[in-house]
Amino acid sequence: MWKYVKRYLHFAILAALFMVGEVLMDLIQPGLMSHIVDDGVLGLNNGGVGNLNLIWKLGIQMIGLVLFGGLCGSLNNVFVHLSGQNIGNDIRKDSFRNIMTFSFPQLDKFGTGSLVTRVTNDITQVQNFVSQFVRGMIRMSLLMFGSMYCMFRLNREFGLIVLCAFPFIVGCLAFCLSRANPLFSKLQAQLDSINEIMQEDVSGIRIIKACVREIYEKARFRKANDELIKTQLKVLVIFAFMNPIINALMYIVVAIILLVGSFEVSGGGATPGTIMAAITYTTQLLNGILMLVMLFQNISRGIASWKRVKEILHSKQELVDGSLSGETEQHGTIEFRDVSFSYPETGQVVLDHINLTVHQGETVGIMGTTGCGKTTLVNLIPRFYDVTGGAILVDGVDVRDYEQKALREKVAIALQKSELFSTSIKENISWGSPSATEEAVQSAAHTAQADDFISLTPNGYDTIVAERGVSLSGGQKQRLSIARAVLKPAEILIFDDATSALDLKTESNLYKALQKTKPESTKIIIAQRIASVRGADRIAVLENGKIAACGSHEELMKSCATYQDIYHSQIGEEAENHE
Ligand SMILES: Nc1ncnc2c1ncn2[C@@H]1O[C@H](COP(=O)(O)OP(=O)(O)OP(=O)(O)O)[C@@H](O)[C@H]1O
Repeated sequence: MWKYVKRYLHFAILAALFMVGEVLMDLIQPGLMSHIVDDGVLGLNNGGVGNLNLIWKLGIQMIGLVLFGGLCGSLNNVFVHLSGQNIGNDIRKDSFRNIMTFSFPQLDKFGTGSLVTRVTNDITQVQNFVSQFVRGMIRMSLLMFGSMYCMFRLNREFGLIVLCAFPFIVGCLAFCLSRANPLFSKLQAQLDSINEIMQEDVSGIRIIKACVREIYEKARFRKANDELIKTQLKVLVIFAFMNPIINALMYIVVAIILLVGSFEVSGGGATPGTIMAAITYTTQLLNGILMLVMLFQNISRGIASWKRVKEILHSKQELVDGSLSGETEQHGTIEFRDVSFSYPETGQVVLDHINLTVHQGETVGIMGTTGCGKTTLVNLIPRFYDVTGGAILVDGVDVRDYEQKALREKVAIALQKSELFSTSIKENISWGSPSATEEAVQSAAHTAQADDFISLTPNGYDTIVAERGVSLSGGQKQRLSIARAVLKPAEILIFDDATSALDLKTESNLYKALQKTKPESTKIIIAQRIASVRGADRIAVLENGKIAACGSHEELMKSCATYQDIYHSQIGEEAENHE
């Protein structure tokens, strides 16, 4: 935290100085008031004759002090916010930057909802914590200790009375905070859950409606929300009980001062003005304590949030960059050398000693039952995950020896679930190649069989795609994603079930166009449909984490029972007879 605070320490120091000014004005006021009452109104030092001139003089002084105190307070606020907001802003930017370097296992571990809560709500809590600390803590401490000092100067007995009340007040505070503190971490975790549900439900609203799951989802959200409110109420109840207790203590102290003061006035040891000033100081002091309670609430919550933000900031980049950033001798070869993989959370072996070499310019299809590890296999090429056994070599070099940027520049991926951004069609296509010319974008769209539908949209390539591409059909979205991958000048092109929403004719035209425009690229095509991979040079059939067979369509039809089964289930006896 200090790293961030020290960048804006000058604002914090200025804030503190103005705060000193504001508090000094607050502390001088009761003394002046006492002077006005004793000498101006009662004339205690003038045989009981009041002094109107003195009242005017001191009154004007008091107004001046109030105005000066107000100015100091306003400037203090400005600098408090300058420090708090800037610190929050820097933490948010650093958190986001760090999240961008996270490996997929790290992203899986945090979860999207939690990352969103941490970067938004948690950092706002930290920001409040800094502002409250700079403004509140300094103000309250100065006011409390200043009032105490002034009380002792005014009247030693009054000072001692207030001092005696202190241990009770501090004890009450400590008890309540020890109860409330664990609840703050719980509150933030519950906010994570709410964000998680919100995200899932808003992005999956169509499915929810289609499956008529609204009632279930409403109940799920209500439960998460109720739990949050329950915790929040517990915190509020703790503080709700604490406030009257501290208030009661405050009035007991005031009553004792009045009692002792009345004896002292009759014995000549104190004046009515002194008692008035003592009560004002006591009220200031105890009000300070009450505000401190509220402050502690925010500060405790800020500390709990800071711990969660720190987990993001201190998470080390798990994928260590290699040193290779330059050219390689080969262009587009991939070798899976005895590759094994299991996901860290489950430990289940998804890929088991895979050996496969894909040559430059070759098209390799990957087939297999759903969940057999096809996506996992290709995710290892650009190092979305690291192998847990063996090695993957791209152009003869272990992927771990590349700088990630250099490696990922070699690979273009189109996914089944197309990720589109709320910007123009043109920018969506050129997302991975921002410097691409208009012609190149159009040519990529042409290859992806997307130009026909793009020309029918209201503004052609400048048409804005709605959030997550909801304004487009599944097949249109897939074609834009494919155009994006095609446009990227990458040596390896991966289609992860990226044509599943296309009709067979469009798909076939796409592959023909692709072969024509990018004959030199190595292509890996994951598909469920035999028709999608039939034209590939080789097809690898994945089964139980292993490659069960690998060969051309014709070879597999002769030698691989699994492939034959898939073929028969898709093409059917009848189609086969037509051939
Ligand atoms: N992030 C993850 N964490 C843990 N397990 C995962 C993760 N992603 C996938 N898996 C598991 O790994 C296995 C392989 O998943 P993968 O997505 O690679 O299969 P797939 O063959 O591509 O499936 P599909 O054809 O349905 O897309 C599955 O059992 C899946 O549950």
